Amino acid sequence: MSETMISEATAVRLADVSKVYGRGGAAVTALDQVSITLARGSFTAVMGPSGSGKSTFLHCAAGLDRPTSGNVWLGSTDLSSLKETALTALRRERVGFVFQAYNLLPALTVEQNITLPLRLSGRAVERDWLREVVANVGLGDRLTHLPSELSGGQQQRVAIARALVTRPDVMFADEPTGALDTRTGKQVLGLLRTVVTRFGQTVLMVTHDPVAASYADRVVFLADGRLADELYQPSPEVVAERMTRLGEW
Ligand SMILES: Nc1ncnc2c1ncn2[C@@H]1O[C@H](COP(=O)(O)OP(=O)(O)OP(=O)(O)O)[C@@H](O)[C@H]1O
Repeated sequence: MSETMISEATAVRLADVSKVYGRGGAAVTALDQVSITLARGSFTAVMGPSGSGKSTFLHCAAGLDRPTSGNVWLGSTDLSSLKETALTALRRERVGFVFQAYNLLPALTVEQNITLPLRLSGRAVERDWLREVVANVGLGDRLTHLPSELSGGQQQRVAIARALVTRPDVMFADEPTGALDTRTGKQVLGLLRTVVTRFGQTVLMVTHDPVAASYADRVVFLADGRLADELYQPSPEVVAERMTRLGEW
């Protein structure tokens, strides 16, 4: 497929992506010919039973792992064309990550954590944009604090601000509410929704939780490494019902 077929409106595209771990009799097909397009400014949740390939999907889409076959584009960049150093730079500059475990640096203040990706890639901190990001995540009065002085929900909001500050092509979130209580989790999900609606950010989130998935515009379901189903404008009830149909989760 040529780059000219990649539309400006496309943030991420996977074409016939397969990922096989191991060889011979021990080989596991974690992703099996997955093709999908994520539009710019969309919020997509990825669901599926344990072992269905969700993390592998996220890792391949984010350039953290290379597919065994098939292609991944971030915007018009074919990730398979990039050598390791270029891929590392792309992850730093064009992709944002939010993990279940926050992954903040404990010795750095909130502000230093948020601006770290900019400093790592030698980019200047745009003060107005930083102020806007910090205000939107509700951390304006915490900038000089250390992560250990924050609640889990606040730490996750720092992680979201850190992912947003570079204005990435895509923000990838892996179980972002997995370590949070229900109420705090809903605040974090509301923030991800805001990031999409207010800033036009593209978000892809892996989750086990139908309520979390209902904050997305679209839910895609994986089963045995294949795209098994999808839903637009999902409600928690319909998501839960589809998950039940896919088997135990
Ligand atoms: N590094 C690896 N080596 C071998 N097999 C792997 C590796 N990583 C994942 N797998 C296998 O690939 C399949 C998909 O795994 P993956 O972690 O993507 O699923 P998942 O849907 O994210 O699961 P969970 O919900 O339990 O986190 C599983 O069968 C898993 O055992």
